[in-house]
Amino acid sequence: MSQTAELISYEPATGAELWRSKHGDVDELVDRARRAWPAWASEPLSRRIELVRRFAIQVEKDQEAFAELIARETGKPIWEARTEVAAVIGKVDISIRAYSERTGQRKLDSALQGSAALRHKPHGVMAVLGPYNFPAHLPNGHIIPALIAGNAIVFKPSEKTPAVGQKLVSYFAKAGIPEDLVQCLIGGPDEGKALVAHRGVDGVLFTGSAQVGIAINRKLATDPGKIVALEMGGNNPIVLWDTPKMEDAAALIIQSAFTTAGQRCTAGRRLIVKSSMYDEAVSAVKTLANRIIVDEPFAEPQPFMGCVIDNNTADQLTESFLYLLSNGGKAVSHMRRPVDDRPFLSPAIIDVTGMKERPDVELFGPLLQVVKVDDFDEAIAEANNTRFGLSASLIGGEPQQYNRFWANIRAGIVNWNRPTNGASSAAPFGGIGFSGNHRPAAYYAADYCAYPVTSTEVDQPRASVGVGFREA
Ligand SMILES: NC(=O)C1=CN([C@@H]2O[C@H](COP(=O)(O)OP(=O)(O)OC[C@H]3O[C@@H](n4cnc5c(N)ncnc54)[C@H](O)[C@@H]3O)[C@@H](O)[C@H]2O)C=CC1
Ligand SMILES: O=C(O)CCC(=O)N[C@@H](CCC(=O)O)C(=O)O
Repeated sequence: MSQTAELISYEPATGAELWRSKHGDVDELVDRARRAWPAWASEPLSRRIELVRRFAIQVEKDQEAFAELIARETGKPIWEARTEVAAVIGKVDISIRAYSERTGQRKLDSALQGSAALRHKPHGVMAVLGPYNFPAHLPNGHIIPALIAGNAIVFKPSEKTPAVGQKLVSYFAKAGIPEDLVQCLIGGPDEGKALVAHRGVDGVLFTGSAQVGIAINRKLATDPGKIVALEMGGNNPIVLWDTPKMEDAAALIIQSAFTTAGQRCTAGRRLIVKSSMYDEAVSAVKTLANRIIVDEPFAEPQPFMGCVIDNNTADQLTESFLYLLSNGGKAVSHMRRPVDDRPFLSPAIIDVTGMKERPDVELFGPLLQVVKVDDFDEAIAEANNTRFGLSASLIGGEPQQYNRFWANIRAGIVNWNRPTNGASSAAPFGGIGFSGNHRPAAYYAADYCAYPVTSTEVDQPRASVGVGFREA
């Protein structure tokens, strides 16, 4: 780790340099955060709420410029970047509600004289590590609940989207929140590792790949005092069963697999189809996929899909497609690179039914694998044939089949006739297995941002000794 080294961010869609800055100093930022948090934790909740509301106002004032920066740094279409900014703003009211519902204060029934209460305290300094696909909304989904609960935050954005991370943090300062309370640590995995292991950090709130999340979990195995929330990837199934509405079904499948160029943890990766409807289904999905416009973020007409995050990622996805193809997969729609030297990819579909062993990895891009099955039990077994467990959808089928699907699928999000993605911030959001460590985010983020404290309280000492004492 070198503090003099510079991090440079390039716009993936054009290759132009967007931003550069020196790497941050982990010790310095954590030290500042440690000194800042006791005063923040002692502020009344109403004051903390007032300041995070002011943050939302600052973002709202600058929403178009913020959306443009997100679109430039990620390559996602501007319409989609605007929805990310709306989610950043919407997070504030939802988190205020969640704090009072999940971790507020309650009086408890007490057999003792006096009163008993359940209250919550902040952990202290929280490290937030963010991914590149939602560089504002997802880290913000940790930062806002952590702030409301009274924590200080050191946020390390992805090294692929540092400009958005820095901008997000600037709105907290503009809102009048002390600068040392929410700081942005510029850097890559080295800074991430140092932050996670730092003695001055009380909790690690991570959104990113399973590989890194598991490494963090291992690293902190001997440090039980640190709270760790891991929001990781998925290898999410869509089961397509009997439906008279094939066009609608195809639209849901396309939305699941290819929104954000497939760079969503909740993207539908595996389409599991009843064999009797395979031809019709695959043809409908392929036809719609062929109509997807892939282009630069500000192009007109607006594209549905932008590029993936960088050339290296596009190369790896192309290699994964070729691997599937040369190991028994049959191409439905090939993965193409329409622009030389830029990470645009066409939506790819491949039938992997004939593969002897299907790799259970998250292919984080516009690549949908199709598996043909004969009966519903086989479909459920195939859907569960993964170490991940984030999101799953049944499209079509009867209510009894959905009941079986819901009961048997191992995932944190189970939908019927809805896409696998587009989860609501007003509900818990998390998965099992390689997708998370049972600390769901979104509405339940409040749970990991504060710990419960039970108190029995009487205004004067009042006690007398009982059995087992000699007369005075
Ligand atoms: N479950 C969820 O809520 C979501 C999960 N994701 C997942 O995120 C991934 C895509 O994002 P990426 O940026 O590629 O994730 P990543 O795992 O490569 O990086 C995430 C963050 O961890 C940092 N980091 C890397 N190595 C580290 C280490 N050894 N110790 C500490 N920090 C380290 C990175 O610098 C970055 O800030 C996908 O797997 C996707 O499924 C994305 C969005 C939502
Ligand atoms: O965190 C929240 O407030 C709700 C969850 C959410 O926004 N999920 C999105 C994006 C997450 C991703 O897939 O990267 C979704 O389910 O599409």
